[in-house]
Amino acid sequence: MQELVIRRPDDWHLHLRDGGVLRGVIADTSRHFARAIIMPNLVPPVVTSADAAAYRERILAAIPAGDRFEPLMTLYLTEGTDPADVEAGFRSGLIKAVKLYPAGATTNSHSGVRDITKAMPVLERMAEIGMPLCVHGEVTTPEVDIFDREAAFIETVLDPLRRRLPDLRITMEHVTTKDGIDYIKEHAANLAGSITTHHLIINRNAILVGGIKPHYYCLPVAKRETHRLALRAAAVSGDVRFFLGTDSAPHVDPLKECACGCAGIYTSVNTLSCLAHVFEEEEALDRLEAFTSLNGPAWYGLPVNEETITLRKGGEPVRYPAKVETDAGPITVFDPMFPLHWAVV
Ligand SMILES: NC(=O)N[C@@H](CC(=O)O)C(=O)O
Ligand SMILES: [Zn+2]
Ligand SMILES: [Zn+2]
Repeated sequence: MQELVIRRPDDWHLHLRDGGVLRGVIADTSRHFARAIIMPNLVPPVVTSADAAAYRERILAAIPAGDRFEPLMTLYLTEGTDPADVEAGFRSGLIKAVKLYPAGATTNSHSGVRDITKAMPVLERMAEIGMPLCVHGEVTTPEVDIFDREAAFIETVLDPLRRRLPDLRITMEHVTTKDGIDYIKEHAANLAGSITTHHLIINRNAILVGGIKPHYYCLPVAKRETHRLALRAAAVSGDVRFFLGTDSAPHVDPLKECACGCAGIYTSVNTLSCLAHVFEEEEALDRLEAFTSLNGPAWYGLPVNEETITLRKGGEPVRYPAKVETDAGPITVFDPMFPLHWAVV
């Protein structure tokens, strides 16, 4: 029997949705995680501080009694976002970051940014006040192949933005390529990257080999194996600029299993079991805590959690539900395609 005690983790990129889905999924995060950066891509999106305050109340109301969980709110950047509202939300402590969705890049991104120059007043203000920008780093140009969209974003959007606003602190969310990892490693200042659980485990074969597998489809889409290996190396390296953002993104099954299925993988249920498995395979269990519990707070300027959790490795595979039932419908849980032996005690 092996045991590992780590500080209670945080999730630096999480979709909780709203209504029946929110009520159905929140316990899967609040059970193990102390805090999470909550994505604002609701319909309609969380655009103003007032929207975020109201959404935060709905989240707090859904947390099971006895769980201590703090939602860290973000604002969805639009071309009409008011810099004064962003600054007021940040200074009050309510808003931790602003999220940039290039319009059309991913789920519920149609209200996002088409022309980044229109968002410059907000971005300039954020650079001044030290407020982080979280980016979904993919271009939407139809000519660019979907597997190249992250690399193209780095070259055509991220790098120019960083040159124009070197003081802006940017989290490159859900990095999926070696290009992204290398870019972050080469540019130390004001740049960090979150890495999901599933991108450490699957490559694009999971989506396409042996039939089309909608439950492995997410954005940015999983890339080829070389990229997965680069993500794993970064995650287990202990490098402070890389930390966990699960991007756990629940969609009810009918919206995944159809002719035009939604992007998103639901990993909250078994994320920590999966991560312990990955870190053990990489002989890096001693660096799991840095990835899940230390590097993220350092980047966001928050204290680390004082509580701990214990992970235990047993002989029998961990049992977890294949689906979570919610008032809005069933949601399929990420299947890593190998048995998990690490469980949170
Ligand atoms: N990751 C996804 O595939 N989907 C996310 C959006 C996102 O994070 O891009 C979602 O909201 O469903
Ligand atoms: Zn995204
Ligand atoms: Zn996401």
